[in-house]
Formats: sequence, C-alpha cells, structure tokens
Amino acid sequence: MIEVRDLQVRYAGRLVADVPELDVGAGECVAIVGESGSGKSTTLLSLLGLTTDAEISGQIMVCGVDVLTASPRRLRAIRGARVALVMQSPQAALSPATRLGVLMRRALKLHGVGENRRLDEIMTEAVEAVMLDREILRRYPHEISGGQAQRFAIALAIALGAEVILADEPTSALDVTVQAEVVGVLRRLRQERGLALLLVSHDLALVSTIADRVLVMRDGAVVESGPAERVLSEPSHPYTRELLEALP
Ligand SMILES: Nc1ncnc2c1ncn2[C@@H]1O[C@H](COP(=O)(O)OP(=O)(O)OP(=O)(O)O)[C@@H](O)[C@H]1O
Repeated sequence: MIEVRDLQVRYAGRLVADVPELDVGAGECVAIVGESGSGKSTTLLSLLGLTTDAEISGQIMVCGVDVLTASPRRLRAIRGARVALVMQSPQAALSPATRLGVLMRRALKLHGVGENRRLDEIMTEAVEAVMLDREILRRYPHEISGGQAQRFAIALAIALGAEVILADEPTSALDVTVQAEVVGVLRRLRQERGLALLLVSHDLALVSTIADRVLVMRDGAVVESGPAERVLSEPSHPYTRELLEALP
C-alpha cells in the first residue's frame, strides 16, 4: 500500500528527512519513532504530498499512485477516501458549529460514498466499529472528549473506506485507558479489514503493542529499522537504546 524509496525532504535546503526505504503492506503496521524534530511528521505528510514549501526527491507510491508526479486530481482522489490522516488533535480540525453526523455525511457525499439511504447505516457502523455510541453523531465537536475525537477521526476513515491510515501521535493527548482503547480499535481494524497503518509516535511502549516493524529516526536520518520485536528488545543503535532507557 505504501512504498517509499530514497525519500529526501528539504526545507530551505536543509535535509529534514532522509528515508531510503519504507514499505507498509495491507494489514501491516509500521511505526516511525524518534524524538521531537527528528523528521517523523515530515515523512508522514510527504506521503500525501502535504508538506508545504518542501523540496522532495525520491519515489513515493501510495495505493498505486505515484505521489510526487501525480496530478492534483489524482492526489485528491486518494486523500481522505483511500488514505486517511489521523492527527494529534482532531478536534481542532472539526468545524465547531457542525454536528458530527452532519460533518461525516458531508465528507461521505464529497467522496461519493454510498447512496443517500445507505449513508445512515454506513455512519452508524463506522462509529460502532470504534466503540462509540451512535448518539455521538448528534453532538457538536466541543461536546466530546479528546479520546472520542480520535476515535471519531478513525470512524470517519472507516466510513470513507480508507485502506491506509497515517496516524501522527494518535494517542498522545489521551489518558492511558483511552490510549489502550484507541490502540485496540486500530489493531482490530488491521486484522478485520486489512488496513495498512503507518504510525508516528515517540511512545515506544505504545509502538511495542501494535507495530510489526519500526523505523527509528534521528535528525532526519533512519538510524535503525527492522521487526519491532527485535528493534525494541535488542536495539543495535545507541540512539534506540537511549530512547528505550528513557521509558518510564
Ligand atoms: N514547514 C516547515 N518549514 C520549515 N521547517 C520545517 C517545517 N516543518 C518541519 N520543519 C522542520 O523539520 C524538522 C523535522 O520536523 P518534524 O515535525 O518532521 O519532526 P517530528 O519528528 O515529527 O517532531 P515532533 O514529534 O515534534 O512532531 C524540524 O527541524 C522542523 O523544524
């Protein structure tokens, strides 16, 4: 679903992300870890051509689309519908005076999902898949918690039929119990729907519970990558060991 080769992203000539290889297949979860400023978000955003003012080179294939050469129309067709981005504070992206149900219905119509009579069913199913009560569709964004907003963002992705979820620190604003819930939802979606998941996180404890493979980034470079179990139990790079030692 995602194939990246020799990706280099520069801002004003400064190399901020250098990723030789990154692959995520259907049903797989890959995590990019590293401290703040290491280039994780830049890498994630570049996969949808969402970096502004960046010079990008290399090859990025997402759902069969060559992101760096695709027309804006081709890119719009994968953004949102096939590839969903779940950010740290989804509440900020929700229009404050619009009920969540109205918002979801609009997004579905915009992407041509379902016929009118089936929309309610699709919406309810998606919301219930992330263990939210369907009643949430009547609420306004300020009436829901951070954890519910995260799960709503995932529900929106499911309703749109996303095949890939790009998640940037998807649980960092949440307390531990809610974090576990969101991770549980993502794990189930991988298994049940073959969803490909690329996760950016500085939380190694979280990553160890969900990722198949891990890329460790530092100052824009990938210093280590491999199966999550190996990287997290026998790190070969001193920086990865430092990150692990910093765990509470
Ligand atoms: N739009 C931009 N213009 C210029 N520099 C940027 C821009 N976006 C990010 N950078 C720089 O690129 C580097 C990598 O940032 P990035 O946000 O990718 O790191 P990160 O690992 O995701 O960090 P965090 O965990 O804090 O989000 C940083 O030095 C940042 O200042």
